[in-house]
Amino acid sequence: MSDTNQKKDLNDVYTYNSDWSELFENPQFIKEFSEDILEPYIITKRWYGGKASALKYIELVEHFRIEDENDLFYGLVLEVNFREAFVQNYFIPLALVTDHNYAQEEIITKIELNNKQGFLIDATLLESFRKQIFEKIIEGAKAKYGELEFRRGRGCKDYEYVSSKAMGVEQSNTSIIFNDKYILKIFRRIFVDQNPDYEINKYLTDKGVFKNTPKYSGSITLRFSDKNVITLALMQRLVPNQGDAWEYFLNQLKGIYETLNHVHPDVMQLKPIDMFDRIDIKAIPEKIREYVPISFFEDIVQLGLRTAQMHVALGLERVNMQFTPQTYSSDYSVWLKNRLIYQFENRVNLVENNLHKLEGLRLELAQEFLDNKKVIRKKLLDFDESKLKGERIRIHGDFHLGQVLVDDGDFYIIDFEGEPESTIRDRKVKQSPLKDVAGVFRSFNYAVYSTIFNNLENFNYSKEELFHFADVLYSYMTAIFLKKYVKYVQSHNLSIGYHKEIKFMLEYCLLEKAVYELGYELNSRPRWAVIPLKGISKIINS
Ligand SMILES: Nc1ncnc2c1ncn2[C@@H]1O[C@H](COP(=O)(O)OP(=O)(O)O)[C@@H](O)[C@H]1O
Ligand SMILES: O=P(O)(O)O[C@H]1O[C@H](CO)[C@@H](O[C@H]2O[C@H](CO)[C@@H](O)[C@H](O)[C@H]2O)[C@H](O)[C@H]1O
Repeated sequence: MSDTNQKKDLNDVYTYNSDWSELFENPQFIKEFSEDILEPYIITKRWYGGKASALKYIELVEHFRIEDENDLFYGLVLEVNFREAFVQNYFIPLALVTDHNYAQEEIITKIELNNKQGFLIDATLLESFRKQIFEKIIEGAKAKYGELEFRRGRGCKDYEYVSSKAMGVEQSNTSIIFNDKYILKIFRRIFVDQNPDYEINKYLTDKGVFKNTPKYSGSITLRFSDKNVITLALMQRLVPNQGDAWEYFLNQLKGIYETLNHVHPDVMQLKPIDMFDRIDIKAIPEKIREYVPISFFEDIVQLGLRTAQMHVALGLERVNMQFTPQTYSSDYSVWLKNRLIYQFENRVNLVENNLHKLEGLRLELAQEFLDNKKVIRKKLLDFDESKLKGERIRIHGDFHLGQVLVDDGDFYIIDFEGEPESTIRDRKVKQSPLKDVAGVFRSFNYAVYSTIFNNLENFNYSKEELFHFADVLYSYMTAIFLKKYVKYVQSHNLSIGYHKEIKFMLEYCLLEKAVYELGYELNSRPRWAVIPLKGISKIINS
């Protein structure tokens, strides 16, 4: 090969004596692509999850052709190696275009192949790519193209490509809408295994008992061998929606705080109810109903019902071992404690490293967190499986209000990928369904507190008064949710234990979740770290 490229910047052209069809046979290209071209490109991408770590090098571990009679694209599996001695895998579908209009800001690099100039871009930007993959998905129950498998799912009712467009929302992956009816999520961070989002979406569709989740409509899988697969994409029905439950509840909460501001009662007179008590909507005291519309609580009851129905469906299986419920065991306890202690030490380290950047309430709470290291560690280690009678099942795993779509006053649950920080194996371990309940409770807590932090200067109350009101409201939200949730699961044969066990589990999972969130926030939006810090403080002082 006579290619002699020096290291270039983004405006330069990489030249090769190869055609597009044999470009990946060219060692010079592979070397420059991995060493020089990919890094500046991927680190700017929203889906790149390694921003908080130091990238060492990128290796192109797999490339495969995605082609039909008209077009050839490549699928690339990258391995990103970090200085901290871990790796992450990413998927990029790659296209070559000659027309500059296709490239615009999304260009990976300029390239010259056998004297013809062009641009390498992400193939999802091209309609020809989107059409090709959709047509392969809808082709039949299972269509094989080399190591690629395209599957048509039960929710797919179409036999023809009509249209496609980018989803165009902030997300960790890349989603495409087809025929205004289906949404195909192309996974960016990939794992050598089936993606839990695919497994759970397909399971729930096959069972057919939980209707408030989109129907599985297809998938794309890369097969290395009989045992090794990577889920590259998941297609499901598009749920008509007016946005997610996070925005929905924030809007309502803003209204509630504004009413409070207007009427100006003495909020310190309002009393929270005991954490994990359950109350019926009819039992909400008049004093609370003066500021909080009943419809707000009705929405929470409905969310409690949908969450319970999701768990009952996930716990129904008696044959497929991926889903059959399990009891608690000493192996599970060892796994849980190891994972949580490791995560906790990581948070301690993160807080210590960031202490000098904090001030005011943030610093106070961070200091309190460090001072209470021993207490928190003890609480995390205080997990005794022999006292637990409930079942462990496959759960959502990263359940928060942003994972719930709102349509016409009802809720639809999406995105079963699990916690982004966990390994793929950990995400598939069966856990207490109450971990999801704790996830949504933490989200309620985020919502009541972020409404205060986002509007502090507009409220005629002191911070202490607002925090007190937030705690009161939060206690009612959780109690109303819990009443519906527990009643439903218990009457549908999902065992979550009795009162003492439920209380222990919720408290344990709330602590676990808040510790997880502390790391998420310090890594991605440090200003928000105050919310999980406050949550942890409440739990250890309760
Ligand atoms: N089935 C669906 N129907 C309608 N909108 C959806 C559906 N799935 C995802 N979305 C939209 O796409 C956004 C991102 O989806 P999500 O599965 O959370 O992706 P990611 O894992 O990449 O963050 C959601 O917040 C929602 O707005
Ligand atoms: O992007 P994902 O949906 O996989 O989840 C991650 O990001 C979430 C934030 O977008 C984060 O959620 C945290 O913030 C929410 C408010 O923005 C709040 O409702 C959640 O309770 C809180 O955990 C989530 O933890 C993280 O995994």
